[in-house]
Amino acid sequence: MYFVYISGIHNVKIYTYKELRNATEDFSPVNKIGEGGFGSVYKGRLKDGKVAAIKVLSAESRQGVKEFLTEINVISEIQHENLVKLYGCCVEKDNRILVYNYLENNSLSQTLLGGRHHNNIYFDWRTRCRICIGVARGLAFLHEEVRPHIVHRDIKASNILLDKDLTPKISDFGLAKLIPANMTHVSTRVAGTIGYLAPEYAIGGKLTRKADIYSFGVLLVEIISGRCNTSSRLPVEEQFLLERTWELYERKELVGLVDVSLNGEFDAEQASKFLKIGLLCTQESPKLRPSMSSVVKMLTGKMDVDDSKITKPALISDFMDLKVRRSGETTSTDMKNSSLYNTTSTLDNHDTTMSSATATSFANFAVRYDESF
Ligand SMILES: Nc1ncnc2c1ncn2[C@@H]1O[C@H](COP(=O)(O)OP(=O)(O)OP(=O)(O)O)[C@@H](O)[C@H]1O
Repeated sequence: MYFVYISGIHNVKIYTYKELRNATEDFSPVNKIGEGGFGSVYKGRLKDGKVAAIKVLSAESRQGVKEFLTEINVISEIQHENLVKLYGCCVEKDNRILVYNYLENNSLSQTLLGGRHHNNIYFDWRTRCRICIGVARGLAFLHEEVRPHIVHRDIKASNILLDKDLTPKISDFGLAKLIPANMTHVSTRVAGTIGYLAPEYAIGGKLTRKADIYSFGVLLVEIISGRCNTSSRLPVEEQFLLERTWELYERKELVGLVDVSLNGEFDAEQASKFLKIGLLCTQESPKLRPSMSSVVKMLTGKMDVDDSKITKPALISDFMDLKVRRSGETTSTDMKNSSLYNTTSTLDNHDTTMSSATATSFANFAVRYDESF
């Protein structure tokens, strides 16, 4: 391990390919812990004894060494209790590998939302509140304290990792810029991501902090309810979490959404408040969504949640024509109103999947950085 000195780049740790190969036993499948849109992730022990998550970026991301290191330099300077720590990287030949602090308890999507058989972590009420507040703090930091501010673009349960104390850490921030412009990050679970996307971003390509705040709102409701934003296994009227939340809010029955696995052991007033914050964050008009620092204040009781301000969330189904075949095994969904959604996707009974044509058109839409809301 050594440090590189390219003008302006001073504190990036560079690992040799050999060290990372040794750490992962030649990138053995046994040590592979995940696969994402950016590439494969391996667990390995570094020479200094630290356990790391080693992310091998896919071959498409052949950025020049200098550009790559410039971005890495920016990311490695961003440190916060609720952000995954980047140790350094490897840039030998065509390899572009990122080395992160390894987090023992996997992601929220694999634990809290992954079903009981996936793990034996019990997320009690206090832990859930702590996780919501931690994620909010991490995102507020990226949005308001880092200069220039960072829009994460991909806030979702699989990007929230948990350490041994279940402290949440946001991963993958700053990575979007590492991928060349002609190769937009194609998530492996594009369809799973749809439910987190603010419509003005998904349909119009407008990327602002408000799009992250929408995704955070969806995540917040997922954490309290213990379910994914889209669950095709549930009865049709319950499949879309935000729709369900809005419906229960209008009936003044929000508490009915709280995860039944808590067996009633939760603070009902706080739960209802958190769900209302989720609704504030997912409102259709980006302007109405609160900033992340306000969200932190509301979650921690330092600011009141103004009920009268909540307007209907932007719902994905407003942009889709849901065609439900009750007799068959599948629910077919035609997406309309957008050139983005010009092919048909299929939601099956087990998982949400999408044709690769749709996934590609979805992932390749133009992104405009625009703070004009
Ligand atoms: N620092 C880490 N510590 C422990 N496990 C990690 C770490 N980083 C990634 N992982 C594991 O690797 C998996 C894949 O991560 P990655 O961020 O590449 O993709 P993703 O977020 O799951 O999907 P996508 O790329 O579609 O957003 C994660 O879900 C997690 O299980």
